[in-house]
Amino acid sequence: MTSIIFDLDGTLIDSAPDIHAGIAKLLQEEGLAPLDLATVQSFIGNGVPVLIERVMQHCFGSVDPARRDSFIARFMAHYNAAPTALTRLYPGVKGALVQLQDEGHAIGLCTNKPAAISGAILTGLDVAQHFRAIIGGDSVGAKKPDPAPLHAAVEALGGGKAIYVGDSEIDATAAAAARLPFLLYTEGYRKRPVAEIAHLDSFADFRRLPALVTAVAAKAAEAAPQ
Ligand SMILES: O=C(O)COP(=O)(O)O
Ligand SMILES: [Mg+2]
Repeated sequence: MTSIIFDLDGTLIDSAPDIHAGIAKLLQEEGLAPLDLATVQSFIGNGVPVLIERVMQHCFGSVDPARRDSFIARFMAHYNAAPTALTRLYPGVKGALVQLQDEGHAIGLCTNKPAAISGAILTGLDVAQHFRAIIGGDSVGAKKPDPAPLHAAVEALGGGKAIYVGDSEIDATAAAAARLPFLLYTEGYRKRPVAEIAHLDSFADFRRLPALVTAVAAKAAEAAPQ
């Protein structure tokens, strides 16, 4: 048994369209035109406060600390009202989760998104039943690339061997800091070429993931026989 810990945005789900829509509603309240989807997608990955700071920097050329918290709260209200209106699981995710669970692996989530809305999204997309632990950006007082959220996820899943699966530079850095093998999903929101992101292996199709997990687990068992 290995614990398989997943990132959320850009890994299990393509959430950028709903995040884009929430930002558009916020900007509309400010009398501003929406940003394009690619711009908003490039702002995702470090959690909601950083997302909003990037939007403010982009739109106003600076981050006004007096308005930041209100922007965060208003965006979250818009986003939380319809977090799965446009959001979809990437192809093959559901099948991979079912297979990994059937093979006896414990499955967890480690995202920089707030934990409560992350759980609601997993429920809305009918995959929450596969997850034994959810660690969000507000769960442990630190966000990825700090390794603390990954340590918390490993612990919540029983503290044994674990693998992290994510889509971004932030995930790769967090996994390295937590000393976890990292599998990179290449079709998410990474900013750099795959070759420039540290990873043990990569995949573009979730149907390949269970076999990759088996290979990584076998190698780990060889390296450290028990
Ligand atoms: O930036 C966010 O809020 C979440 O992003 P993540 O699920 O990729 O960690
Ligand atoms: Mg991600």
